[in-house]
Amino acid sequence: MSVLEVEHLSVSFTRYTGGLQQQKVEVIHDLQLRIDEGQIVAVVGSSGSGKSLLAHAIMGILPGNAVMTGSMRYKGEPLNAARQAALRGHEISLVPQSVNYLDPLMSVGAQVRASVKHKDPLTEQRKVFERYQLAQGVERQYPFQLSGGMARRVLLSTATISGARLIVADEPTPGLHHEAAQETLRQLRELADEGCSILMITHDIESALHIADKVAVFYAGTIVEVALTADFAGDGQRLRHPYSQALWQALPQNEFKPIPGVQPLPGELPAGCLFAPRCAVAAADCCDKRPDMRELRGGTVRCFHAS
Ligand SMILES: Nc1ncnc2c1ncn2[C@@H]1O[C@H](COP(=O)(O)OP(=O)(O)OP(=O)(O)O)[C@@H](O)[C@H]1O
Ligand code: NI
Repeated sequence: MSVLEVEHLSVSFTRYTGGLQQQKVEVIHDLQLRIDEGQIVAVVGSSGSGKSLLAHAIMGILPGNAVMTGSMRYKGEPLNAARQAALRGHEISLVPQSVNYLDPLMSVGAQVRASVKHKDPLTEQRKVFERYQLAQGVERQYPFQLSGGMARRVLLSTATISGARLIVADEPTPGLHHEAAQETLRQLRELADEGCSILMITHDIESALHIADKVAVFYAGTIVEVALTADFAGDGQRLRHPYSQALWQALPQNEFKPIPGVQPLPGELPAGCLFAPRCAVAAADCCDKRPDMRELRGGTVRCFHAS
């Protein structure tokens, strides 16, 4: 069953360019995504491509000056602002990218306990702190007293304890040492195996492949491919989009081959396919029109020539 469906999502900001001049800049374009029950979908892609904005759009916490179009459905029903507010922090939980999301004036134990709805808050908080190896005294501490890794485990505790059915984890592992990061990923997989759906944003493709069911590849504000985890293998021939293949080949453990050029900035996008200027196999039509998302070999791709 599909838990989250995102259809034709676009997000823009209004930029003031001196005086009364305004410019509308679109940062997410016509994005499609679907997550099924108990599935982990990893979202990978370069910095500034719009991954966190996607997370914030799903949670309903985009900044006030953002304009969103398109639609989202959660468990088959429209996910509008009112429903997002009702489900946020309980059924749908965010592990934010920045530890600055913690309230600096509240002990971390109290913050985590605030997410417990039906059970005993203190018992649940202590259980989850034990699970994430946070010593008992930590519950009385304030965010500024914690290391980055500890703060991150507090954020994870909040999402885990909330009983969420959908967790949006925005870079859950940076700042954790290798073992703690692996343990966190294992715990996310465990939650998914218990039926929770997880959207995991990450820079670490290699780790994501250990736990994800599908991988969504983000480029310049849209998802260009949704691949099966098994497609990331060998020289990447099973991947559908030239950018996914280039990203895979750029990894140190593969060919370590850099991708020429840079990702276009929002507001300066090419008219055709967003990847065309850097694509080794782009043809004339790629520069004129933007390809739609289409199904291919059990995944989806936004490329005219993928086969
Ligand atoms: N409040 C805002 N106003 C205007 N533009 C914004 C705003 N927030 C984000 N953007 C722009 O949206 C784009 C996407 O940002 P986002 O934070 O989603 O990227 P990201 O993929 O999460 O990057 P990273 O991997 O570094 O976390 C960036 O170009 C950024 O400049
Ligand atoms: Ni981000």
